Amino acid sequence: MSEDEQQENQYAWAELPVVDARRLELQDVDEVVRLFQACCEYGFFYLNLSSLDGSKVDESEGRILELMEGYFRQPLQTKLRDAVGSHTRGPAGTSTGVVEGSRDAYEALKVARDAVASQAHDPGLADTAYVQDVREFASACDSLCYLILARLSDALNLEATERLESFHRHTVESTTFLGLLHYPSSDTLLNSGVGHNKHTDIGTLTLLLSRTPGLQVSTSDGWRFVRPRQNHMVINVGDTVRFLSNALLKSCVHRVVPTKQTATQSRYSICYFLRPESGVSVRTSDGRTRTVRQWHDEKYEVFKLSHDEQKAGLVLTGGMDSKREHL
Ligand SMILES: O=C(O)CCC(=O)C(=O)O
Ligand SMILES: [Fe+2]
Repeated sequence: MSEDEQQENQYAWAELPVVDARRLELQDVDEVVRLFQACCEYGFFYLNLSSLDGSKVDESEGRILELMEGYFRQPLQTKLRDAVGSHTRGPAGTSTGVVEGSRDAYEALKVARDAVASQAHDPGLADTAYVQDVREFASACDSLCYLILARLSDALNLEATERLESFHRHTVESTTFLGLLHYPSSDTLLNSGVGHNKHTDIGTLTLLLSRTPGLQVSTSDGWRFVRPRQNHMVINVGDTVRFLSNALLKSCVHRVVPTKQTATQSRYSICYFLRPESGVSVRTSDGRTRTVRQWHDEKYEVFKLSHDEQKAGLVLTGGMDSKREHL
């Protein structure tokens, strides 16, 4: 067996639906149904970008990866200067890892959409030649999110102020951000951090690009790896849009695990997290009314707790118990 085949055999891949971005733009009815079903049944799908005219996402991916390699290579002390609170950016080990008792093993550089819009000083990016690439990339991801929101609103027959877009106005404060994540190779780890513990995402939609396997989704057959595909982003539905849709849309439990490949190589993932306006009220799965910001803050606190403390509640998995947390 060749080395490539051996690599390939270590992964049990998830079968996820594929939705075509260009057809969504064209309001193709079958594609809208495919999107809606993907969000109701899986909460996880591929978005095929290959027929999209002038998508900046693929073009900029290489530049963003270059930026990440350079940024994360810096000494920890330098990166910590940019760590202005765990909600904004930070070092590895702030949340739980995938192995019981472990902390996570990834560090993050986060670029808030609101900061980009107000041209705010951004410590992590100020000195780099990549500011424009990051802005263009984030803006392309943002447009894709609004395309998906619009088609989901169509599928849900939502009108005017009920439409999902109207909970996501650009002029109103939100915690939407571009997250640049680095999982250092296990052989370089100085602490005992392991991957990224299981969770559902806090917000509306997460768009993800990574060339390296490691992300897994929870399925009825157990954990399955999400296969990186060229010209495709991986999209998942977050908690607050599930709450806004009365649980019609599904947020799916996922995690990141170390692999043979990441034993010796860093893993980079580029994630765009679309969140609703912070002041929007949602009814959580356990019947409480919370603003989007309160749910966000509560969940970030839970990410930091120990595994035992996390198990005492259902916030980590968006209110879903272990029977309902898989595809
Ligand atoms: O790094 C990844 O592939 C996934 C990251 C993730 O799930 C998250 O940050 O919410
Ligand atoms: Fe996630």
